[in-house]
Amino acid sequence: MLSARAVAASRNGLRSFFGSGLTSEQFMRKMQNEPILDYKKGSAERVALDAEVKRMAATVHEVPLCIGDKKIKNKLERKQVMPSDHKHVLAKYTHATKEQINEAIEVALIARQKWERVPLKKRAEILLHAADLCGGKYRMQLNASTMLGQGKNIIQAEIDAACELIDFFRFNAKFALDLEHYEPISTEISTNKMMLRGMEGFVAAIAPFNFTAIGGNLASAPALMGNVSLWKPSDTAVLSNYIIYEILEEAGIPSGVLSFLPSDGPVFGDAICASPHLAAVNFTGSVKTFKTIWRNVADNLDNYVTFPKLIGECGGKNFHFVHPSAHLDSVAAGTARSAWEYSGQKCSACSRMYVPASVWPQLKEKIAAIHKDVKLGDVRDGSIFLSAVIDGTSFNRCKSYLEHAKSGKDGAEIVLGGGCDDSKGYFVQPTLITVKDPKSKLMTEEIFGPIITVYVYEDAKVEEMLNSVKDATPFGLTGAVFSQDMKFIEKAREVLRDAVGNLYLNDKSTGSIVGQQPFGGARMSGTNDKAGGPHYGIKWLSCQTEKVTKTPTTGWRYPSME
Ligand SMILES: NC(=O)c1ccc[n+]([C@@H]2O[C@H](COP(=O)([O-])OP(=O)(O)OC[C@H]3O[C@@H](n4cnc5c(N)ncnc54)[C@H](O)[C@@H]3O)[C@@H](O)[C@H]2O)c1
Ligand SMILES: N[C@@H](CCC=O)C(=O)O
Repeated sequence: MLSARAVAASRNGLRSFFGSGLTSEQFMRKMQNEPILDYKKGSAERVALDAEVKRMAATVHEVPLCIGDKKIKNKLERKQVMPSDHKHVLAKYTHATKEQINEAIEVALIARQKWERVPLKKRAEILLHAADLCGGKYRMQLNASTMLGQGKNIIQAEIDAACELIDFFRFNAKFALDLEHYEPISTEISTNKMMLRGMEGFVAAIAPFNFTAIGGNLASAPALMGNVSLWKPSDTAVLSNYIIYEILEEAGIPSGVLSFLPSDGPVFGDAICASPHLAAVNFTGSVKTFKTIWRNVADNLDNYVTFPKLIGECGGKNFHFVHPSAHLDSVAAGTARSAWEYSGQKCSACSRMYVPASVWPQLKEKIAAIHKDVKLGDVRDGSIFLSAVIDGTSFNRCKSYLEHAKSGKDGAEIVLGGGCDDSKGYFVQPTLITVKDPKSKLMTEEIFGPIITVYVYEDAKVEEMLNSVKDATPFGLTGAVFSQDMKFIEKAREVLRDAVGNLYLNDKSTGSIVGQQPFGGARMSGTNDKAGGPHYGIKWLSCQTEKVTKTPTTGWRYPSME
């Protein structure tokens, strides 16, 4: 199954040195997630990561545009900075012009002719090889670039840039190969086949800043199924995404199958939507941007060769619902993690919480005790829990919500944190606010910062409260219910059936794992295609069914006519 090169790469990689993880061969036998390394002080992995962070921070990295065999580096006038030290330039890059995006489309369409005909097994081998490279010699580079560039602490970088990316590559390969097991029924008179054909045209893979692995998945999953992708990374994640692009190249993705195109969002969106060959958009980002893309496609609908598929995973206003019977220590720890880790910049981050009055004083104390110990700071400090938010726009957005809370509107009161400072990095304190109005914008709008708002309800109204949570926002991404009362859990399952794509029971609303909790939300949170699950690959196919008749059919009369 695995090429000799891939086996050699994993044997020579850091991973065997650390003694963690499986090779892809072992994975295909066992289907296990990539183990998360601990990075304890003094451990081999910590020493290696610290050295890589130092090395990466000492250079301004050059990120080119990649179109076919060309790596275009002529201007590089744009800068990716460190969120926790915004004067520190980490990488230089340029934006693709409309003409360059059109050139990438032409190159992709030529590459598609061969790539779509490469057997799935061979394409899967390339991803498995890439997984081994990510787990081995590139693990520290992926993590360091994600820490420095996107403001993740060590463990948040490891679970994203290393483990989730490796899992996406391996599980997607495995799930894709499983699809080949289906064979249509053949009979005495006909032999039937279904070919897992890629789509006619190209895929535009448009990535967010907050998960390195998502960028890699958006571009590579369609490619695995025989498609060609134009990969548009987020401006604030160009370096980590480019490292993945290079890994996929080294793993054997042929030239032209993937183009790497940092670009201005609307310029990229207009160029891909104007092409008659747009076969699909694989988007992850905000609702506003996805709606813009959808409208753009609709405006061009008469010009397409095929109906473009629109796959979008968007924002959320995720909740923790606390029942009076809840285990409060687990609510406190889960809420602090879900709301504040990675500065609340996971689409699944808990951003509103409903708590019964009887337990709020106790729960507040428990969360405050955690808050006291939580450290905010530069990503190069291994002891931090969270770092800066991604950029100035995000900082100002968080600041405006904090100001809203400080004004006391909606009965808002800041209970924990509430400060922010962008003099060195875009730092927003982990914050907890209470409101008297459950319809406050603090309870309904996605903030994407380390800010959680709590509404305290009367215990007697627990069911009424649960019913109101169901439709409290236009989103439908994640939500958690904490209750030791199993009858209430049963009720919550029923009430929240349409309200979330990922439901957590007695656990926090973040932390989905590929192959364990396939991820995605409906309503305004997206098209719910469940990345990390077995059905994701089907989205990228345009299957062809073939019927071969063994005996010539000459009759035309129905039996009923006799
Ligand atoms: N549901 C999920 O699985 C999931 C996962 C991660 C992030 N998200 C969501 O992503 C958002 C955060 O990411 P972000 O700030 O990078 O989102 P964003 O919408 O600002 O940007 C996403 C991407 O779209 C590009 N873009 C902007 N305008 C465009 C246009 N007109 N045409 C084409 N592309 C355009 C951006 O340059 C970027 O690459 C949050 O809302 C978060 O909830 C969702
Ligand atoms: N997989 C992630 C969500 C990705 C969105 O940002 C989680 O569940 O924490």
